[in-house]
Amino acid sequence: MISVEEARARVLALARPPEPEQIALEHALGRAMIAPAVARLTQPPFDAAAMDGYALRSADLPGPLSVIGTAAAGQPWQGKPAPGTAIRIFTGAPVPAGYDRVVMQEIVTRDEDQITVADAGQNLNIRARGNDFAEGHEFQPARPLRPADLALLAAMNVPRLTVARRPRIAVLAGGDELVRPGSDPAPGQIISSNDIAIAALAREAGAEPIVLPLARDTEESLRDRFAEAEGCDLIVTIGGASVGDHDLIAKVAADLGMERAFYKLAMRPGKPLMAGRIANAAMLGLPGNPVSAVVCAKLFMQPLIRAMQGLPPGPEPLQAVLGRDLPPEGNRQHYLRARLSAGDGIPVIEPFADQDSARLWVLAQADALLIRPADDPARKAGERVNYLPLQQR
Ligand SMILES: Nc1nc2c(c(=O)[nH]1)N[C@H]1C(S)=C(S)[C@@H](COP(=O)(O)OP(=O)(O)OC[C@H]3O[C@@H](n4cnc5c(N)ncnc54)[C@H](O)[C@@H]3O)O[C@H]1N2
Ligand code: MOO
Repeated sequence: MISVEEARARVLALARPPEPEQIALEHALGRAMIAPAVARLTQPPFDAAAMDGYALRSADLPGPLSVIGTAAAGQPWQGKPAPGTAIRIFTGAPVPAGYDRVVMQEIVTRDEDQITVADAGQNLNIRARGNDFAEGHEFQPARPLRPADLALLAAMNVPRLTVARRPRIAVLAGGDELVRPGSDPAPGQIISSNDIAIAALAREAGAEPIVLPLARDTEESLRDRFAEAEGCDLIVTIGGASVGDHDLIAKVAADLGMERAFYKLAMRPGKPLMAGRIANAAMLGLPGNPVSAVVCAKLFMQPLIRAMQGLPPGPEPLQAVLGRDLPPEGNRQHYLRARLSAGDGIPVIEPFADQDSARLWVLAQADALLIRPADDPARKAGERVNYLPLQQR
């Protein structure tokens, strides 16, 4: 069996280069830029007042000075500067040429059109032209766009962006035992929960998921579903990946001409993961156990979806301190559902006692996956270990 690292490299190699798409700025949240945006102006475009108060010349301090005009945001003062004068000015207004500082109105005493300044201090209260960015500066973060990025791009006067087209993901769950949430399960039936989670994980990573109708445990039913996935960039199957008589995914995928990148890896949970390409689509065959499916999707599907958008696969493991002793590990790299708590500069991590890969309740309590390498020896509380966060903290 190959290692998790080797499997990850082979999965990432399934990504085709991202396809460009032009979109309006207001639709760009969460999207991946694949061409730089170029600032069409300099910001601020002029020396701007950072406070409400008076523009004046430092040499004239402490006054008295006569106020000879007003400058407001959007309404520059156009007069002629002179020694011994001040301009009433408001935040965001261009500082008129000939004046070198702005004093806050709180430290100014005004009597009619005369002002005196108590103690102007060091701060000139002027935002210099171009102190944020200059015309021609390029912006292309290597991560999905955040709300503040949209503000920056707007300030750069860039109304349209070139982003990666969202990868289309077909999510295919199968099994004779499965029915949809809200139905009345007959004896032996359970609710299909995995496809909901996998579609959500796909969306979280920037993809557009399509949840296909549930497949039955027949080759024909699976072939029909694969046909419905036509045109998708990635097909993610759930279940039927193992060795049982009803585990048909490998057979049907092979019949459809799947080029296999690997099947099975030294990982727990998630051993029966399958990856490859079928025609124009990448394919991931996730194991059916709900926790295994989610862990595999986090470790392989989300990085693949990011790579399809030209983004770094991320996230890298973080460090924590073990909250309790752990026994030696088996021969597969283990991702243990765990809980984090605040520690002394570094979080403390404690895995749950029950690591059954069918227990969604435990997964819902977990906020991290503690990573133990294959054949890791016994560990003591206080030792440092790696983990992957399960949620944004
Ligand atoms: N003899 C062996 N048996 C098993 C092995 C093995 O190596 N030898 N591996 C085990 C491991 S590890 C896993 S993980 C599972 C994975 O099996 P499959 O991918 O074939 O999954 P299924 O058999 O179809 O289902 C397993 C389990 O998960 C439930 N399931 C499936 N789909 C869904 C869904 N959409 N929503 C909720 N739950 C789902 C299914 O009912 C089963 O309970 O195999 C072990 N067996
Ligand atoms: O992937 Mo399986 O969960 O190791 O039980």
